[in-house]
Amino acid sequence: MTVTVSASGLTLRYGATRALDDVSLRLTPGVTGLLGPNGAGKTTLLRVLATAVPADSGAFTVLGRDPGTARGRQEVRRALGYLPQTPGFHPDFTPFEFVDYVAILKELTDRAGRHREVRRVLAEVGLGEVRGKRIRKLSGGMRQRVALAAALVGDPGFLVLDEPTVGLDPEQRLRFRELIAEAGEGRTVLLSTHQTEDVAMLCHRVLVMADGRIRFDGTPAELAARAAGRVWSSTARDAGAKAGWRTGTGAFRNVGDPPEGADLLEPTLEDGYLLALDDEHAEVTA
Ligand SMILES: Nc1ncnc2c1ncn2[C@@H]1O[C@H](COP(=O)(O)OP(=O)(O)OP(=O)(O)O)[C@@H](O)[C@H]1O
Repeated sequence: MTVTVSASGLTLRYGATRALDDVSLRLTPGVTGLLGPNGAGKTTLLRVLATAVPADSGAFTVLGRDPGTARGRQEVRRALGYLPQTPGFHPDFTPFEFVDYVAILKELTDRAGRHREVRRVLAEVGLGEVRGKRIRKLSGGMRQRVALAAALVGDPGFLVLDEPTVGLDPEQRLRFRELIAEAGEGRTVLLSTHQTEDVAMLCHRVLVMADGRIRFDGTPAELAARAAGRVWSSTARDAGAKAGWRTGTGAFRNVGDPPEGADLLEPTLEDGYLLALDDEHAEVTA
C-alpha cells in the first residue's frame, strides 16, 4: 500500500527528557492507532508531524511534501488536519464561526466556497443543526465534534487526532468512533488514544510508544497475539502474573508468565499492549 507519511530518526529533547528518541515510522491510508502510557511521547510525535514543533534531528515527509523548508512546511500544513489534545476554541463562538475561523487560517479565501465547506464538514460530523449555537452550550461530545470538523475542513489527506475520545461517555465515544472510521476511508489518520478498545475496533495498524521510542509496530491482531499463551485463569492471583485481578465470575485473570498446565485464555489487544510495555526488549515487528 502507498506510504503517505514517512519519518526517520525523529529525536526531540526537553532538557534531560528524550520526548522522542530516534522514532521512525511509515503510515498508509486508514486509521493507525498510537498507544502508550502518560509521558510516552505521543503528543510530542503528533505535534512534530503536524509541524507545530520542530524535531531536533530526523526527517519526515507528508504526502510527498518535505516540511524541512518554509515552502514545504506550508504545503504540509495545507495537506493536514490536526485535532490537538486541548482544542482552543472560544466558548462564545458558534461551531460555524469557529470552523470558519480555522478555514480562514487554512487559507480558504473565497468566502462563499469557504462557507459551503464549513457547512459540509459540520454536517459530516452531525452538527448541521447546532451550527449557530454557542460552543459553551454544547455537550463535551459535541465540542469534540466541532474540533473534528475544524480538522476536516479543506479535506486534508493526513489527519492527526490527539486523544479525541477522552472524557466522552460510551455513547458519544461510539459516535466518535464512527466518525473516525469514516474519516479514515481513503485518508491517512494517526489516532493517539488510551482506549485499547478504540484501537481494536478501528485501526488497521497500531504503534506502541514508551519513553520516546516505538516499542511495537504491527496490526492489532499481531499485538494481541504477543500475549498468546500468557493469559490464564486461576482461583487465586498467580505469582508469575504481571497483572492479575478477580473477575466478576470470581476467577482470577492473569497476564504474564503462566505456570505449567495453566488454564489459558484468549488474549486481547490490551494484554498484548501490557506485555509490549513490560517486555524489557520488546521488538518492533514491522
Ligand atoms: N513543552 C515541554 N517542556 C518540557 N517537557 C515536555 C514538554 N512537552 C512534553 N514534555 C515531556 O516530554 C515527555 C513526553 O510528553 P508527551 O506529552 O509527548 O507524552 P504523551 O505520551 O502525549 O503523554 P499523555 O498520554 O500524558 O498525553 C514527557 O516526559 C513530558 O513531560
